Amino acid sequence: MDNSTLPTLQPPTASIFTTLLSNGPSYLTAHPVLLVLAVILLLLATTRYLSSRSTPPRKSSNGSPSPIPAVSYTLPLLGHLPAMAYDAAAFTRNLRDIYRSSGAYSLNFGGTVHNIIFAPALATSMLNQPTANAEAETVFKSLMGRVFGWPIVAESEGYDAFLAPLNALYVNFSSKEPLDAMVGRTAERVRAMIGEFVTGNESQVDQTLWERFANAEVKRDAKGEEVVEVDLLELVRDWCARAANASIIGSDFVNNFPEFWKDLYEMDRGFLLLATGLPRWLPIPPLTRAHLARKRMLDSLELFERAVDKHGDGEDAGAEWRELDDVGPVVKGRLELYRKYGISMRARAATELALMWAANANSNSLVFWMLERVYADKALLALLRREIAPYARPAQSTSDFGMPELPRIEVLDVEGICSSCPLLKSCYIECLRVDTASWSLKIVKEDFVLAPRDKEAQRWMLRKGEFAHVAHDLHNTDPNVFEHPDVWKPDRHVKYDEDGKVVGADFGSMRPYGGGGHMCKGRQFAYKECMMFVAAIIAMWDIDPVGGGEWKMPKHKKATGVYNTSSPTRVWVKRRTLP
Ligand code: HEM
Repeated sequence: MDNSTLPTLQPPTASIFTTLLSNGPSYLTAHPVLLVLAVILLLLATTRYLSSRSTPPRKSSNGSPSPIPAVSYTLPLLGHLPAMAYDAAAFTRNLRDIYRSSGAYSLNFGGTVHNIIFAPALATSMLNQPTANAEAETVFKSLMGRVFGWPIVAESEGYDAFLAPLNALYVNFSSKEPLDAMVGRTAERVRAMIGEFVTGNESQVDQTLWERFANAEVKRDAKGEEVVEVDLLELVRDWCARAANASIIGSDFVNNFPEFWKDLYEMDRGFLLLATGLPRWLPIPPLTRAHLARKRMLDSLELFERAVDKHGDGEDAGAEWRELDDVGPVVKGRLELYRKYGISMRARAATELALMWAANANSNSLVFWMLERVYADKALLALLRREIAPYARPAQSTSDFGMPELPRIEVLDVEGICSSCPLLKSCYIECLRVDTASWSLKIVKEDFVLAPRDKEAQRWMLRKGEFAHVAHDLHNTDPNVFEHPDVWKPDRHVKYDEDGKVVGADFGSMRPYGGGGHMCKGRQFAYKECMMFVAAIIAMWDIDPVGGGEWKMPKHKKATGVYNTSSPTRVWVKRRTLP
């Protein structure tokens, strides 16, 4: 090779680093900006070095417990908070793939250690820890005060004392008789309300409340047929709330406070801000709105509590409280406890608010996602309509004397829908897998060893003062467990016997309702209401994108459990033409 073609090597020119090295402190003091930069870089590098030094080996060789592997971070004080704030889902899922063999990893939020657990065996062990090792009560108590407005300081002891008997009342959400009664009453309301899912009334005065909240407008489609354009999320959430909540808090409350659920969703949007305990006067609009919404709801609930109290004494609670006997057994049973433990009216109202939030925040949004997924796929819609036909049957319309008849549902058999519609059940489970991101949180009270049942498996040491999160969504979106986890697959959870016959649909290893002592108390009711609501709506109504064309799936927005969305959700609804 001709050496003349090779580039000649030049001695390096003096760079900023060589200058820094040779002149060090005097150069930096003469350039304060560079000094600040150098200090910041040094701080970041030190933080990174120290936090990665605390990362133990992935698995100890002798199987003895070691701390859950810590993820290194660069920003002192903040730790992983910026990464979580930027895109928690992508950040935590990426780490799941890196730490898969450990089944857990630990993050640093503002100096506190948060263990994120996703392997099912570890999750089960964590959720079933005795409260002496790890508990959620402290977190729940703080949420009761900060989010739901319980007067924690003034009534701390009352709260602690009545918690156990209060929780015991939840048996009424799962025992057969009271659960059947709740489901039966809800089904009755669905029958009464499904014909007015949309009315087609142009004037707001004649529209239903859920239509008004959903900004219903009458339009014409390409064929010139009348359709009702609505915001589907608002319509569905409000309709579901009114159908289901009377069986929990009674029909008087539902009728007397029509704006309550609008406020509930306003508070839900500010839930995480309220949970931080930030004061009301801070100029953060979602926080201010959440505070105001909560105040209105607590005021309404306090009126309800006073009426129930009077009614409990056999007194007349007023003309608007004539149906208090139909309040559900959980709320009804609380009166005796409130009196026994001297709980104030404000605290009673906060307790009811927490229940109303739990009963609405997740299930109504889940119905919305189920409808979005089902109406997006017309072939699936047809299959589901065939599956539910014996159990959710619209009445054939007869137009006597040329008068248009209100749409009616002739058969609504909730037991049939829940036990004989595996494809619909699989859609429900698939939405809980894809459209839900709940975490169960506990605080570690004593050092303990987190050990899965398998004696050979690695055991982990958790230390007093650390936090433990069972991140159900990390398991639900794990490509090693669910093929193409980002794809919503309607029949994914349908189960077959050896002859290929469908035998049902089940959760498998998913735990969307949490587990252990704090597992969702309303899960049986949630399942039945979601199944009946979706069956009734698809049996009776057609839903299409505004202007026809492609269905656009709304984007997920982080909430506490089932995802919310900020995407537009306007659609055209019209009465289904029966075959
Ligand atoms: C799709 C609907 C629902 C989902 C996904 C859901 C999910 C959950 C989750 C993840 C928890 C926390 C579990 C834990 O910390 O491990 C929870 C707690 C709870 N849920 Fe639900 N839930 C739903 C519907 C309902 C309904 C309809 C009710 C009431 C009728 C309800 C009442 C409760 C209550 C009272 C708790 C607190 C349990 C406790 O701390 O002991 N939930 N729910």
